[in-house]
Amino acid sequence: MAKEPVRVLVTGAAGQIGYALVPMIARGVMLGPDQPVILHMLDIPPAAEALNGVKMELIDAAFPLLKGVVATTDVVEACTGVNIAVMVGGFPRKEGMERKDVMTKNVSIYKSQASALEKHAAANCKVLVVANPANTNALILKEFAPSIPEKNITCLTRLDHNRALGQIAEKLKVQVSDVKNAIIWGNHSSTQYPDVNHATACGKPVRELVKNDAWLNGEFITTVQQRGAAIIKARKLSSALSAASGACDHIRDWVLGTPEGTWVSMGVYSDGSYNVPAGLIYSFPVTCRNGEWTIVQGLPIDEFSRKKMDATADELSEEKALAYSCLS
Ligand SMILES: NC(=O)C1=CN([C@@H]2O[C@H](COP(=O)(O)OP(=O)(O)OC[C@H]3O[C@@H](n4cnc5c(N)ncnc54)[C@H](O)[C@@H]3O)[C@@H](O)[C@H]2O)C=CC1
Ligand SMILES: O=C([O-])CC(=O)C(=O)O
Repeated sequence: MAKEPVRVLVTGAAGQIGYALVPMIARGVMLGPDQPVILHMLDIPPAAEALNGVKMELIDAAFPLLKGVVATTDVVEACTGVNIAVMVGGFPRKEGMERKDVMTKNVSIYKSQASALEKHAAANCKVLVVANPANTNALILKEFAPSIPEKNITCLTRLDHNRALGQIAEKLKVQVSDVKNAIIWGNHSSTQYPDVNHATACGKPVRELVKNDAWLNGEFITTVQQRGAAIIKARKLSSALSAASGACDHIRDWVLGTPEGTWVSMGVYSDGSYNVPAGLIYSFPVTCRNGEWTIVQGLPIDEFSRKKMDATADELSEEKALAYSCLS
């Protein structure tokens, strides 16, 4: 028997990432090839015409799984009944800007959209925040949607995770699908800590295969940390294709589960695991089963990692304080 359609909200749907993401969702990349979807697309009034153009293209693409499209500039209409919300809308970082520069603009957007989701989304709606500053936007959304369980509010660090896998695959000249269990700790920013101490390639420890700790502790980390800025420099636009793909990976694994023996990185509400301050949205290694994520516990953390995990936590605490100051 055919499944009931799942309603998926994409905010900022007329933007770069939105344009790459909505066809992936309509093709089943996010929720599977047998899961019908109804797309809810939100953007702001100046983008209404472009948003309608995206709707026209979705109709023209004749996706068999796409059972309906709501394209609107009304946040209540956009949020009503949605089971999954991918929050891409916001003010993007431009070349030369730090994420903090875009904080003030985004805090007020996430506060108001939190209220709309809380009142109008389906019970148990899962939320993924993509727009930067992603961790702190997710935290604001959590604060202003207190009836949405905190486990349901996450942010995207899967793109960074995939970037780390990609760099290791390139270095070792292996297939990216043979590289597993990298970790992105912390903020989706240049302080994030891409950690391969527990990662494997073709079943063997990455550190043993790479045999170059200087590269792994230096250039590898900075390349992953700076990849978003490098793409913006090259394209003059953000990494829409890979961000859309990462967003699909994030939701797919959350809903359908992570493969046995594999973990992924997700920005989730910290419970104090690994001595990360509780009350931040921080990227951890997680496994997913039955639509729930669980932080992987008990990984040994060396001194080098500890310092980097603390530095990115400190930045998130500062962002949290800055976000709250923008609210008052
Ligand atoms: N977490 C991650 O891995 C990544 C995050 N990003 C972030 O994703 C966001 C989107 O990036 P792009 O698509 O390249 O930007 P974009 O500027 O092309 O699209 C953003 C869209 O959001 C819309 N928008 C603005 N305010 C809105 C509101 N209040 N409600 C609904 N829509 C609104 C804009 O009209 C625009 O269509 C940016 O914040 C960017 O920094 C980008 C790449 C990776
Ligand atoms: O740096 C940016 O603003 C875009 C981004 O988040 C990324 O590509 O990781």
